[in-house]
Amino acid sequence: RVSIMTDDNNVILGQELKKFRAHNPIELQLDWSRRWPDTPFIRYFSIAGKEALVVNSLAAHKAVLQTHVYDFVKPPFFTRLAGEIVGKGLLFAEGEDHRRERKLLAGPFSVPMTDTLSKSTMHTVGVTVLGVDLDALLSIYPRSFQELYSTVFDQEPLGGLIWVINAFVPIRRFVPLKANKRFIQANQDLREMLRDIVEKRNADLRDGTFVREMGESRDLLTYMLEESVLQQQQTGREPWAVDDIVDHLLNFTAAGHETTADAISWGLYVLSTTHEIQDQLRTEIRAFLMSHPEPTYEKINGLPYLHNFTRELLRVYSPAITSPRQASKDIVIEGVYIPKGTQVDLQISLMHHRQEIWGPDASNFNPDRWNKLAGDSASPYAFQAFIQGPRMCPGKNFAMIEIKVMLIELVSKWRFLGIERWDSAVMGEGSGEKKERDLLVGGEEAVGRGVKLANPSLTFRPEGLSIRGGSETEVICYKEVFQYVPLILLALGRLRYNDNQSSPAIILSERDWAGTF
Ligand code: HEM
Repeated sequence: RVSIMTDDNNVILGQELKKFRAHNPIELQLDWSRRWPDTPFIRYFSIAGKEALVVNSLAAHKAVLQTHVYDFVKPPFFTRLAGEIVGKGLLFAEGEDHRRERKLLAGPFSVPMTDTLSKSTMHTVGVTVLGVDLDALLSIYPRSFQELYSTVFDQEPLGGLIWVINAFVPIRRFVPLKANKRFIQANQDLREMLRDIVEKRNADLRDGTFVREMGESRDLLTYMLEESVLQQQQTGREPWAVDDIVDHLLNFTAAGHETTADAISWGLYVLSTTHEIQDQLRTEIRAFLMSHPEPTYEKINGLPYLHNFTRELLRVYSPAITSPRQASKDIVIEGVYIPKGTQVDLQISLMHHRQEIWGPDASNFNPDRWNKLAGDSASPYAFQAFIQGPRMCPGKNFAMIEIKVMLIELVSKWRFLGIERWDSAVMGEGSGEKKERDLLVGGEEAVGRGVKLANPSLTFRPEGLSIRGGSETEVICYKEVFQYVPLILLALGRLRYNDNQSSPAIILSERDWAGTF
């Protein structure tokens, strides 16, 4: 079993330059995978001639994610790249530390949540991870949690460049540019804010003055602090240090907010471009809400088309892009010898777009395919949105229900007319006036057709996609959009309110008043 070396390398940057220049962050690896579908790993050159592997078969995925999971660790460059933004925390814990912390931290997310209707992803994460209403923090801190968070996560191009270089050569402290200073300041302020919240909660718990405003269930922070005390009493282990807690909180905030937000953005994109699917989903949701005006977790999970739609969303538009590993010892997998220190890339959606697994329409959006899984498509390793094995996403069920709840809320009340795109090539010379518009509806020939994909990016997301009401109902829509879509518009900062119409926009119809919901 041999792996295959990719050709056409840059002497210094190997294939890395091509990755950044690609139309989207998964394009290049998908090309390789389609070109060499039969090899368990694809071998390529990375920076400075270093060799790296891309995991390329179901069996190799199983070996890296399950059988030999702790023989692969997160590579230092990735810890610097992602850890700088999302905190070190559980995502970067290894071996025994990972096993122990995972057992402790997954607790709050194994409980189904029942009351998230109409909460934003960030708001939801604020409540479940920190146990606070993020909006209420505005009266205490000069800049909101959301603002600081998006300065760190959603950097301008120069900031993004510094961020990527810093992952390979630590230059962060020495770059006197504004973009860098803004990043450092926002990162410090964010951590300071979290540190304050941790210390205050600790004091409140100690003094017995903590009020569970958000109901009886424990948020992650309260859970961590209480478990920490219990662990100390039972095993004598030192409680978590405040900075470690801050890292875990950042991990859960970033992992839990960004990914889910991306999935919902793509959900609206699909609904806007594929009206038959939108109609079918609405029919199921409307009938459901008639008979279950206050739906529970179990009832929502029992909706077959919504379940298929959500899984298909995460298959075709998988928000997590890459999860690199590094072999911690010499090892042989699927007949391929992997020397210690080799970088091994798990490209999350690689298996999702393989025709050998999903059929010739692998990249088309078709929720019904989930009714007839057979052969390789029925393998757990064919669907990797949350990966598999001991490092599988602990927020999987939480994310699934959050996406479904938001889709129920949106689809029951709105019709998505299409993606409106104004072609800059035919814009009036100098006048800034639009001359011709292109409405993307009726099926998708390509993943993300008509929108720009962020690259480089930690997640798979549409860039500059905004949302607005259809022209004949603008007034109503604007009001209603702010009533119902803050969950997307304001929290994500991704689907912006479209005021200048220079970027593609999802158009909403007037609120559909038919039906009783
Ligand atoms: C659609 C939504 C989501 C997707 C696609 C997703 C995907 C993933 C993936 C692929 C990983 C593995 C990363 C790696 O090992 O390199 C992961 C890990 C993780 N996810 Fe999620 N996630 C989602 C939502 C959430 C939510 C809602 C939370 C919690 C609030 C969460 C918390 C975490 C944490 C803490 C880890 C690290 C687990 C570990 O290393 O043991 N995620 N997620």
